[in-house]
Amino acid sequence: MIAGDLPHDVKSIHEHYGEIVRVGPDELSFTNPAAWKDIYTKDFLRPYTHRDKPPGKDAENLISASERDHYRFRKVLAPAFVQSSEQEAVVQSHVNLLIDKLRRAVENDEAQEGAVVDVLKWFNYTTFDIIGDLVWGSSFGCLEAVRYHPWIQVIAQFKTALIVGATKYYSPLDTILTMITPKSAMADLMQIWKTTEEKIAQRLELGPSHEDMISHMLDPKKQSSAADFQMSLSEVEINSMLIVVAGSESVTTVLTGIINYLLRDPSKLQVLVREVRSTFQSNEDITGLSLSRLSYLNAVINEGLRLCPTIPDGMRREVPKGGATIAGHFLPPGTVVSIPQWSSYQATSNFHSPTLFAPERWLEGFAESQYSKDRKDVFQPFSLGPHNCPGRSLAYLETRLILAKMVWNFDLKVPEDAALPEWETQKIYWFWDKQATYARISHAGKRSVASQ
Ligand code: HEM
Repeated sequence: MIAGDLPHDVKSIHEHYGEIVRVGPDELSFTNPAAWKDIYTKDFLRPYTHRDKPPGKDAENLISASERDHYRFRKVLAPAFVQSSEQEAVVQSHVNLLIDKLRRAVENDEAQEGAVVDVLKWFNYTTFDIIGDLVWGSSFGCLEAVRYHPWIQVIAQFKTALIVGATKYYSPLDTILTMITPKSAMADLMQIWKTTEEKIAQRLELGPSHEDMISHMLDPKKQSSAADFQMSLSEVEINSMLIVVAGSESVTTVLTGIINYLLRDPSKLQVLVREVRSTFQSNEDITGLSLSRLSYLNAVINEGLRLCPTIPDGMRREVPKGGATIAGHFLPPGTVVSIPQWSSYQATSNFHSPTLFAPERWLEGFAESQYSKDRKDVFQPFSLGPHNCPGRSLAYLETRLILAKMVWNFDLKVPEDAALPEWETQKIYWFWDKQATYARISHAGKRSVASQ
């Protein structure tokens, strides 16, 4: 994991040895679709070594919590993740700001050939601003300032530890890493906690009536059931931060990956452009509901989630007392099991031409095509069961709006003097180590022709 190769190595092992492989003394990895229900919808817990708390914070978070606390947190948070028109309005405002800023970049280009932009950076600005606004009621202001907020720069260094503590996989290494972490980095992190506490204190002054995710965590009346489902202030702090990190990185990953694949295959980009531009007369017509009906757009997003899974490695769980049967095999208690999404979605046993970017495989009309034997039940990008992703609807809303508005407003192509990163060979340190992804964007041309 430290070299960024572990999920790639596990993929190679699966390619050689099949759907069930041993990846550690007591650890098995599965790419068989049946394993999803057997592992993730049952009472399997995260192994103790994968329940992490970031340095300097003792309150439990969604990842570190016992099942009891986890259940309480999810109960409190559930209403915060219900889609609403207010939530869409917040998302729309930031996506429109992204489009405005990019339009200005195009207009400022003296050569009139369009602007060359790093989409990774712009998507990061947008997703952080959106999630900051939705969780804490105030955006990070990255789009406005056209630069990262210092909070995000420091968090980027610690995001891995925050989400899952992957280095715990090798316990001695974890200790060494803590020892060699520069003092300045720890000081930066402590500063981040301080800024977070201040942000929350400012937010508290607004009171629970201000509609954001924190309002649901603070005000029992907003919670889905009994008032005894509550969170302490320190739990609110750490969990809101975890949601900010989980909800930004993931959406940026899938969007950057999709643009990469579309730029590599302009014929697919053209199909998407035609669908979006022929459906909408203006940027303002583009809404979450209308986009949920666009078949090619949604096929592109599914294919992006398949080829660029935001958690490519296995989400490890432990077989409970008494043992359990997984994909038809009985395993003793204590065995660590997982489905690595990167290996599963690249397996020829699951998908026809798995490395190919083929949105068509998700279209209904293609049921009789070469993709008809794809085992689509292995595709669970948001996981299943009690620890599944609570941000799924929001993730689809953001991804659809950003992608659709990008292709409605701009023509995109690979700049003459820049090469696209090869998505599939990028390092994976729990998350993809995404490289800058440059696109030349210019004002959308020939909307009427595109819509014919
Ligand atoms: C394309 C976007 C996204 C994908 C593919 C994705 C995927 C996932 C997956 C697979 C998990 C399960 C992790 C595990 O079991 O270890 C997860 C958990 C989680 N996700 Fe997402 N996610 C996305 C977007 C979001 C967004 C937008 C938010 C918040 C607004 C979010 C918040 C969370 C949280 C808080 C958890 C931890 C849940 C728990 O442990 O109970 N995610 N996500």
